[in-house]
Amino acid sequence: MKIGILGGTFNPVHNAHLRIAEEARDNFGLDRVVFIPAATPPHKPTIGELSFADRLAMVQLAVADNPHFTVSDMEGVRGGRSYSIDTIRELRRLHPDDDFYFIIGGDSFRDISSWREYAEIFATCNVIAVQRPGATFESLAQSLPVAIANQFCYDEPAKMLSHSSGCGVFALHGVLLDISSSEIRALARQGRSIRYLVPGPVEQYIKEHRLYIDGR
Ligand SMILES: Nc1ncnc2c1ncn2[C@@H]1O[C@H](COP(=O)(O)OP(=O)(O)OP(=O)(O)O)[C@@H](O)[C@H]1O
Ligand SMILES: O=C(O)c1ccc[n+]([C@@H]2O[C@H](COP(=O)([O-])O)[C@@H](O)[C@H]2O)c1
Repeated sequence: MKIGILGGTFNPVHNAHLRIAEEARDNFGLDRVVFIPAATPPHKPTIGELSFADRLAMVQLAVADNPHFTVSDMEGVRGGRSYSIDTIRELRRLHPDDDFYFIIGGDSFRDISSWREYAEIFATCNVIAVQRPGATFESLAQSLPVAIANQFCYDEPAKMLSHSSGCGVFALHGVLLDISSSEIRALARQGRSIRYLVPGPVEQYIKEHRLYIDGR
């Protein structure tokens, strides 16, 4: 099976998250995409007051109507900082026969050299880098961390970078959606509409639990 992994803080999950997961599934023939909320995102250790349980619940609501999407609470169960390499290793150990595709937005892809054991991520997992407004990239090769660029060669027909381990790095040029969780939090805090930026059940959850407006 080909499994996509979409990690995120998901504070809250929004329609661009769902769309990039769907485009990755469609373009790369993935059997399913697993959304993995970070318990403690390494670069956002103080994400505020919103609990892992609330973020997880919203992701569960967001994917409920899509049989190709699932949610894992493994980073909450593991505890501590949510390093992606630990998650990838755990998934590979649990499902040794599956092929994993780590889906990552352009902003995170640009910063990946600051991630824990980032070189190991490219050596153990396929990576799908997704264009994002404000963080688009022209060339996949030039966006790679310089320190590991020599471990790849460009496969022109397949339009991908191939790692010496056999894993690949792919670019996904989908529809650019300028949606972010921070903008949604800002709107919700001001009592403004977030309709159509998040799925209906997520909008409902945010309203019912008074998320973001009561300092939560
Ligand atoms: N609009 C978007 N287009 C493409 N990728 C996105 C988009 N929004 C988020 N992503 C990607 O989804 C993953 C999880 O994102 P995250 O949960 O941090 O949401 P965010 O909108 O970036 O949050 P915040 O605004 O709080 O920083 C990251 O890899 C991020 O790059
Ligand atoms: O492993 C790391 O060092 C690392 C550093 C920053 C972010 N990540 C992961 O990248 C995903 C998106 O993170 P963020 O902070 O943009 O929401 C989420 O799954 C994080 O756990 C991972």
